[in-house]
Amino acid sequence: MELALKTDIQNKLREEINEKTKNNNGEITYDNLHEMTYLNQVVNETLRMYTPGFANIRKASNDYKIPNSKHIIPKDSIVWIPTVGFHYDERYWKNPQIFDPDRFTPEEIAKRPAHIFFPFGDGQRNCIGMRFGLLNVKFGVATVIKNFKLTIDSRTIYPAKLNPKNPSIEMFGGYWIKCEKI
Ligand code: HEM
Repeated sequence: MELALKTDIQNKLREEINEKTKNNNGEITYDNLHEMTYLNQVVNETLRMYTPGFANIRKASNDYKIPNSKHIIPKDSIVWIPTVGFHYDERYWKNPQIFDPDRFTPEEIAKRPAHIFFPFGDGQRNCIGMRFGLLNVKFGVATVIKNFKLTIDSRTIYPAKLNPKNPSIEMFGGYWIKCEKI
């Protein structure tokens, strides 16, 4: 949806895909997918704005005093860590409602604390399927963008209105995109 709305980002991404696949008869491979740094930025920005898992949940195995505060999390408490809240925190993301893959250049990443962005969770129980998931998403996005020009259909509600009753991500009205074969 964001790529259909922002043709400059879509075109830049297509240029990268074409450039990185040109020595391979235009074929997308495991290796050239990993060379697509802008694709990586686009996918990360999508996972920031449209995080599939809205919170990480942990149980305190011991009493834990939060550093630099008076607060103690008692043993056995269930703690909800609001991933989406972190991903939209204005202290770390300027204009967080705006889709901007340039937030994920190495320079911009270096300006933020490391654990502000965690779409796959964090620590010992983070997502075991992260690499496989990312590979699938990148292959899907690269295949679509390489072969189709996307534009938005007027039936799509933007900015997206999300269903608060769905623990994952669901846009009211769905998202409608026109795909024109290149
Ligand atoms: C874009 C795709 C995906 C996203 C955003 C995602 C996100 C997450 C998140 C947020 C967690 C909780 C981590 C935590 O509590 O720290 C998780 C756990 C998990 N995910 Fe994924 N996931 C994705 C794809 C996959 C795939 C493709 C698989 C399997 C092939 C998978 C398997 C798992 C498993 C087994 C866990 C539980 C790990 C544990 O408790 O040790 N995920 N995922």
